Amino acid sequence: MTESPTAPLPDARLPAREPALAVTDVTHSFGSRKALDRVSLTVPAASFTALLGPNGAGKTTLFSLVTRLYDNRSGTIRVLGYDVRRQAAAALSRLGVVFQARTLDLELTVQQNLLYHATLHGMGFAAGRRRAGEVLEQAGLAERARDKVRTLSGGQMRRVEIARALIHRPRLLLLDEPTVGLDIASRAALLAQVRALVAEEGIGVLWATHIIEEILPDDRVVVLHRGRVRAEGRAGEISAGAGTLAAAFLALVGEDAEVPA
Ligand SMILES: Nc1ncnc2c1ncn2[C@@H]1O[C@H](COP(=O)(O)OP(=O)(O)OP(=O)(O)O)[C@@H](O)[C@H]1O
Repeated sequence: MTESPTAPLPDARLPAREPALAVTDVTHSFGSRKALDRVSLTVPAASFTALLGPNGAGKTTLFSLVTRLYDNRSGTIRVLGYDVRRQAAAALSRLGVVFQARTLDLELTVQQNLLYHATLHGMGFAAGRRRAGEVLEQAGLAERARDKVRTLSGGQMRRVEIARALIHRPRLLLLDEPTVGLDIASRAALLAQVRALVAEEGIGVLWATHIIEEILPDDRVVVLHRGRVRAEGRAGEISAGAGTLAAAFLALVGEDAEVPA
């Protein structure tokens, strides 16, 4: 196979330790309000990294910068080594995102929603159908392919959104508070689906949340508060001094914390 000298390197030829996401020194303001203040963080490949922060911490703003909804005017953001500003197409083709607001078309079938997305990514119809079948199988929803999205539960819709975000085989998956409004069983199913992607496919995941119970001791955690990174490391390490992650989080963010009872 030949390759033009200017073509981006396939992922297999990038250095093995290239993180899925590397954010360095990023500041973003809305008028005089700094939503992010010199933020640096890393999501290693094959990691589940929780972005833990109370309301208003800056999580959605960070996602908007990584996905180029906003332009990052300071610092750098790299996806698999590709700069989202200077190499936007290469970077964006390697990331999948599930935003906080639901974005499925309720009147289309599950499969039609996925095929539409596959087309946006330049996949042909047959390849799109094949890939839609694969990601739905992975999500445990293959038998719902021909059902209208309207007939699914909230948890199933979220799982379809994750399947859709994976259609173009991204190596970084961003999820902005994906479990909001879901019951405990649906939340557990969603977490299991995403953790399997990390373990089996080596995808780097950035999971924004304010729900501490979703985080396991071995997960990486970035604590964001009022636009600043307050801690970054293994959950077990961050909680070590305080006893529990909830106590450590409270100590870091004070009265703004929303720790569930
Ligand atoms: N479009 C905007 N215009 C002005 N201020 C904004 C805008 N978007 C966010 N902000 C402010 O920036 C800060 C960070 O908001 P952001 O939505 O990123 O936080 P968050 O951690 O995602 O919170 P939540 O959990 O409530 O979604 C907040 O103070 C917010 O009020």
